[in-house]
Amino acid sequence: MFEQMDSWQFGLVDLLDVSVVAVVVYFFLRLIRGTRAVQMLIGIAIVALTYQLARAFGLFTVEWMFGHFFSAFMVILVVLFQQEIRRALMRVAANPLASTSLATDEVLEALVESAFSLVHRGWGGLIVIERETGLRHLFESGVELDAPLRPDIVQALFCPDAPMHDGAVIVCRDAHGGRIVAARVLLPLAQANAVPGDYGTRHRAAVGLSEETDALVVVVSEERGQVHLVEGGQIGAAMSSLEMRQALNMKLSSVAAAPGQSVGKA
Ligand SMILES: Nc1ncnc2c1ncn2[C@@H]1O[C@H](COP(=O)(O)OP(=O)(O)OP(=O)(O)O)[C@@H](O)[C@H]1O
Repeated sequence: MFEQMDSWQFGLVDLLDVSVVAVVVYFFLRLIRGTRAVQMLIGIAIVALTYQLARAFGLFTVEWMFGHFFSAFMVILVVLFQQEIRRALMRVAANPLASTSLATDEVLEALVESAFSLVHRGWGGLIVIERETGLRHLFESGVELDAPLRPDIVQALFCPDAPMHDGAVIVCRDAHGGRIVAARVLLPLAQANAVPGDYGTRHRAAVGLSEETDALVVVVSEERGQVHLVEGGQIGAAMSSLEMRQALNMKLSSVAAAPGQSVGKA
């Protein structure tokens, strides 16, 4: 087959080859930008440079030591970057045809009203808005539901006396807008150092999920009486109801940001 290819066809194949690599490198760098993976990558680059210098100067023991390090390189890479690899695969597996638009007036209103009604009552809450990445696997840790997204239902779920007030509520899109599909759901926790020290586990759980998926998380802080949006592993600034409505409108009508990437403060 290759003998029949003209030189211009080879040129096209090379171009395709280089383009695919460029796209993969671009998405990888976008994925790890601002994460601890950048430091690990720098560490690996320093080790690789030391190895090359040891070879060039004939430092046998150093070369032997680093040579063994690199022989297990693939395993080390997978262990170091397991979180980034998981995120990347989730992005690849996400359904690009799925509409991300949950930004109907009713849904925006219900989310804003729900969050601020919790603030007014001095209650905490965690509302996860599913986007392209499916969250069904999380339902097992909680209770599957099928309820309309309404402030009174959200209040009933997060009322401190209610049996299901712990954990998160998950909201999905459906033909009529948004529905609550699970409650009392446990989210994966982010590393303690990924969240400022004055935030507790509710915020860590929001950051943890948003690092792994493209979900948008509304956190209502019981202690501070504030509402924050968490996306791409970043906690946005505390918001007023108007700011929350505008931020939700923007984030839910546009294509979701890559997990692990800040899309600016809410
Ligand atoms: N892994 C988790 N997934 C979902 N929710 C969680 C998880 N861990 C803790 N929570 C929720 O967070 C609540 C405790 O929040 P905590 O006070 O520690 O956090 P916080 O970030 O300081 O929030 P707040 O400002 O509301 O006090 C728990 O009652 C529970 O509802």
